[in-house]
Amino acid sequence: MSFTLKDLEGKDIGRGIGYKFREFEKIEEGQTLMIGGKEIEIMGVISSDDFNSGRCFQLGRGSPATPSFSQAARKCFSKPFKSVCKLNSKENRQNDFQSCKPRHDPYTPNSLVMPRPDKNHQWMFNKNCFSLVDVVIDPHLVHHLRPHQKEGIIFLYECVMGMRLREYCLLNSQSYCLSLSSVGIAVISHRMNGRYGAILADEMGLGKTLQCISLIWTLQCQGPYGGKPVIKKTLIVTPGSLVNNWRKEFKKWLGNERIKIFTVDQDHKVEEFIKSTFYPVLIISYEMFLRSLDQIKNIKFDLLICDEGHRLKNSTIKTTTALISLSCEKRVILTGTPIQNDLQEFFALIDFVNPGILGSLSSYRKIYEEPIIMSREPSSSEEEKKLGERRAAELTCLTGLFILRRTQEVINKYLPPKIETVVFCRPGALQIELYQKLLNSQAVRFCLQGLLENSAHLLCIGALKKLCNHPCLLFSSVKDKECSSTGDENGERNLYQGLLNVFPADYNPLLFTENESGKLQVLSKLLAVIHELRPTEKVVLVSNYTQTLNILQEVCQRHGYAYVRLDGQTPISQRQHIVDGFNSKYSSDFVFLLSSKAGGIGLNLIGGSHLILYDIDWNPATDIQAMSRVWRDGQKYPVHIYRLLTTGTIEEKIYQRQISKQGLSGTVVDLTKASEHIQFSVEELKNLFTFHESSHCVTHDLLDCECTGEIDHADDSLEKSAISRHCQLGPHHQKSDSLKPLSMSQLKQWKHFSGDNLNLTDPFLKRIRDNVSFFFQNITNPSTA
Ligand SMILES: Nc1ncnc2c1ncn2[C@@H]1O[C@H](COP(=O)(O)OP(=O)(O)OP(=O)(O)O)[C@@H](O)[C@H]1O
Ligand SMILES: [Mg+2]
Repeated sequence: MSFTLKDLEGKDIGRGIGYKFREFEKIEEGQTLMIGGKEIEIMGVISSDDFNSGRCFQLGRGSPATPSFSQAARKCFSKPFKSVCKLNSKENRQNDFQSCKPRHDPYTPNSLVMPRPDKNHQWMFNKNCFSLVDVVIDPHLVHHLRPHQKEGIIFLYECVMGMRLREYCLLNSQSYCLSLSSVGIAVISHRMNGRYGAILADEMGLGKTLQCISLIWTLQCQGPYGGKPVIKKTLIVTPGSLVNNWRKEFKKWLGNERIKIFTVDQDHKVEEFIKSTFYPVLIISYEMFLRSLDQIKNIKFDLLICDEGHRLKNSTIKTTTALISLSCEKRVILTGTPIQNDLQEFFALIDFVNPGILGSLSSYRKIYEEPIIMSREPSSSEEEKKLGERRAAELTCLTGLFILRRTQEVINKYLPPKIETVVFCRPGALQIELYQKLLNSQAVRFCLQGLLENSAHLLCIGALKKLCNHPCLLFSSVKDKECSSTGDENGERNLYQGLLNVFPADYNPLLFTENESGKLQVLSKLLAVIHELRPTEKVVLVSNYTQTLNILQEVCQRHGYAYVRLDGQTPISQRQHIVDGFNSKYSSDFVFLLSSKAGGIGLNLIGGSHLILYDIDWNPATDIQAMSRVWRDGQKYPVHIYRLLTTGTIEEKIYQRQISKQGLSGTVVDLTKASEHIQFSVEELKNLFTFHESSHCVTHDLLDCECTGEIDHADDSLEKSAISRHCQLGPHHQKSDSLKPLSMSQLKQWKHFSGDNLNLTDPFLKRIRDNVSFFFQNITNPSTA
């Protein structure tokens, strides 16, 4: 028989072999034995469930309990409620709650009352025995709140009040009572006490801002003990482009009079906030926060909210360390991006909101990360699989107490239908010729033989993507290279060689034509038909490249469409103004040109009801995030989303990668992973660098669907349910997480048809069909039409 001795951080600290089974048959408390040269005293027996879940290690996490704390905690458990205001009988409780009046009536119908603190909470936090008062959300807000938002507010309230983790601790302490001394129990409660953090990870557009505003406004004016406000000052840190959005949301939900908020910008510095006693809320961008850290450090904030907080997943970056250095304990991260994909980043976010709750990074690795990763290896044993699953379940259970994520489905019923169409555009003649030339270049051939250095394939991919957007973009790169005499540029020379000859001799990229690019032709027709048939509706046009946006802008100019533009260069101070202008029903803007990566995160562009994704990103999250800008609360019209892809080219491959298993490994995706980090095998590169000139749609070819795309459609009007598909080969419609990337099998259930389909009735698709080889279409929420 053998033994492994582990410390409370999960590390192996000794091994012993050759023991006799009967020596351990009756192991009991107080017994001593030697393992790995260490004398061990048995303090208690841990159940296999507690070991497998990893819960037994939670005892040892964090800093050791200080003597004074242990005493306090022991006292807490031995004489729990002695100093608590008398709350034993029901009447007393009622009376106590009534002796100090709540700010709003908790007994009116539809009132939203926060959970009352239990006796332990009172013992810890109501030392002065103030009377207990119901905390009631302002009816002015409740009136607007969706059901999921009400739940979200209660969740946030419980977290920042330190109620949720205490409950967990108390529940679990019961089982530990059997095996551990009271000091042990004190340690757990110590670890769970003093944690006031939360992560609100609702999908995009679910109104995380309103939930936080409700929380702030409530804690600012109320509290359960004597009605004393729980917080005085709140700090909201957010990406620059959203600072003014926060201000607007405060105004939208609370008006100008209830609460004064201070937003930091060029003209309003942190000093002003410090000098004034007027403002309980400070809103600042991450960049400005870093710059003003010295001043901000001196302010005592009681609540910290980090919007789009997935950026804090790296605990070594400056912003994270600076935020950690603030003494504020009540910390809330808001993020619409899934966060569980990378266990280390997950740790960083958890450790930010509830420092130490998972112990040190090294113990976290031992207890959770290693077993979980190990269990996912194909070669893992049954036992390893089981242990990994149990540890993962326990991690989810513990962190689930302070992470809340709801999916888009909870607000679907308030939203209009969404008609999403993937449009496979035939490339133009010049594009085809250039595409083949690029694939035959020395650079691509070297890449496929693995002969070029690491990043050479990125250059080739970049050139192909540019070409798909418009040949003039490639022309400009080739020309630029020709003019610059410097550099290694070997790769580039090998790639661009002979390309100029393919362009007409007098080619001028500034005078580009639309029919040189399949996608641009489709775009131009699409804009025209929307303008004609839906003159009051507007379009959000998205690209990830500034140069491409320049072309799209030029198209707007040529056709006389009024447009606005927001990209990485747009000064932060102007961004909200541009967004408001576009969303206003009085604006005459027809197109919103958006660089999604550079400035789109978190924006509300509900003024637009058509969204066209002109190019595709490796990371599905980037595209999903862009598509979520228009289909959100407040949208009045049915939403049309068009994704343009060039048939047979690398764009299709990227799309396939987005929806294939490979792209989905780990099931969640991360907005910040750039394509530079994607590794390709030679096999994959071969696939990427193949041009399927004669295919109508390579993606459809891959689905093993037997239809030719030309089947007679009985009816493909928008009202028709998404379930009525024409090549229904896959499993029946699956209920899906609407913001997760599609899988191949889900795509198969989308309605699909070729551009030659004779029964095409959709007026928008009809107009572009000549340039389109294939369509995939899906309608979400058809019933609300
Ligand atoms: N209860 C509600 N009734 C009407 N509109 C609402 C409600 N809640 C939120 N909204 C509106 O919905 C839009 C989206 O809200 P918000 O910007 O807070 O989303 P989010 O969850 O932060 O999304 P993202 O992750 O994209 O930032 C806003 O225009 C907001 O005013
Ligand atoms: Mg937001």
